[in-house]
Amino acid sequence: MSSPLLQMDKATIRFGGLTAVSELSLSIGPHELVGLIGPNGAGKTTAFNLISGVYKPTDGQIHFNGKRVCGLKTHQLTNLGIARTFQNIRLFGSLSVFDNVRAATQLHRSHGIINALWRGKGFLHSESEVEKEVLELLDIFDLRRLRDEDAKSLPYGDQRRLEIVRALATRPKLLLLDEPAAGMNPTEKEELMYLIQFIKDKFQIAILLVEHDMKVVMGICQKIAVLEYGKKIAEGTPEQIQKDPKVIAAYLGTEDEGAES
Ligand SMILES: Nc1ncnc2c1ncn2[C@@H]1O[C@H](COP(=O)(O)OP(=O)(O)OP(=O)(O)O)[C@@H](O)[C@H]1O
Repeated sequence: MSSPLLQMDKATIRFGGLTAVSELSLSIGPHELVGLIGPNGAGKTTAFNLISGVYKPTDGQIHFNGKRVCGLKTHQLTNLGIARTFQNIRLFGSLSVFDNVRAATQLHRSHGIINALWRGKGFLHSESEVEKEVLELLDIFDLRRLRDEDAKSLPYGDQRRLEIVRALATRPKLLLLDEPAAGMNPTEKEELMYLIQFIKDKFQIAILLVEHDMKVVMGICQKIAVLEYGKKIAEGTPEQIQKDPKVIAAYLGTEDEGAES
């Protein structure tokens, strides 16, 4: 079995008296699609914030690709290969679709400031490579036709897809998707399920998915971890999770939209 890409060992974070994530251990393989679920306030987004460097764990360890990454800044983690989308879409609304993706593509390229100022051969070559790369990505996600539109003018589903494309443009090894199905209609959700699996296979990456929609999570994840009050209460295949009494109790005990399908 290959070694994990992401390894969280008893990662914990406290905010004052509140332990938002408590001793969370989770491993994700290089091409695994893992779901992270739990009722509202269970600590899912906080776990994402730990993995993506927004917060540093109070206790515990996080390793990525064999390297200890606790305390690294978000941009350092992006360079190492961790990319994410947000629960509330965070595109550059006034920039075009093309420029949103281009900005992210630049993160994994560096042509040097002197070369850029002089617009030297290497820079121009690199610029045309960037354009090619951006257009290829837009093509894959059927967004090229919208390349000059402002991101904020796009229909909601396209904005969500653009956010995923922008994250992919940083060439991640691990993609964190925070509630990508939120606000989508059933047809868009079906398309999203296909898209997430397609991305995993096409780009050969690992994906960690936080999602309230059980049909989406159960339909595509290979493994699911369940949080309640910051603690992992279960981990297993979708079949195991659906039958787990602790998970059933966690969801029945709330009025969470976990019952949504
Ligand atoms: N920066 C912070 N300061 C204080 N408390 C925080 C902070 N971030 C998160 N929390 C608290 O940590 C707990 C977990 O929040 P989190 O947003 O991670 O839950 P969640 O599972 O993502 O919820 P939801 O499904 O509603 O998005 C909540 O009680 C929240 O209020």
